[in-house]
Amino acid sequence: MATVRVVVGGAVFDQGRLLAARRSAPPELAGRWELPGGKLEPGESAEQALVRELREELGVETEPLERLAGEWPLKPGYVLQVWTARLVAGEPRPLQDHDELCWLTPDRVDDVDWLEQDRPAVALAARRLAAMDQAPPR
Ligand SMILES: Nc1nc2c([nH]c(=O)n2[C@H]2C[C@H](O)[C@@H](COP(=O)(O)OP(=O)(O)OP(=O)(O)O)O2)c(=O)[nH]1
Repeated sequence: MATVRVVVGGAVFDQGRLLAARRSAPPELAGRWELPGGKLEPGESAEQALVRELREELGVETEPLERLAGEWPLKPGYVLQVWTARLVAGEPRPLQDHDELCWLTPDRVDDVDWLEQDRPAVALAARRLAAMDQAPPR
């Protein structure tokens, strides 16, 4: 059986908002919004891959929190797994793969045109974020 490669997406939270990133490439995905992240490299854990990708793509330091239950098919041979993550340092900038970023409150997550394959994870992330906001850590 062919191996399936994992793409790790980050539901990055800060101040009660979720970060969305607009892809600049490839042409079939450009202009659509996604959860920033990328492919797991050999020998890396998903959390390590996520922290590396978010550093490379956005210039920020993040702390993975938890994996959202589920796995979503992407192009053939790839699946998306999503972790929530907390912004630890830096202000995200579209350094690689993206041309625009925006922060969305849970009630406004549908304001951007997400890639179809990201929508279930985005809905889960928004619910998670709304729940966190109602019970902030002491
Ligand atoms: N990062 C990310 N990729 C997604 C999402 N949804 C989705 O269909 N994809 C697709 C786009 C790409 O075909 C693939 C991930 O590739 P990528 O280009 O982000 O990964 P990478 O940074 O590791 O890229 P590279 O090493 O191939 O340059 O998954 C998503 O939410 N986040």
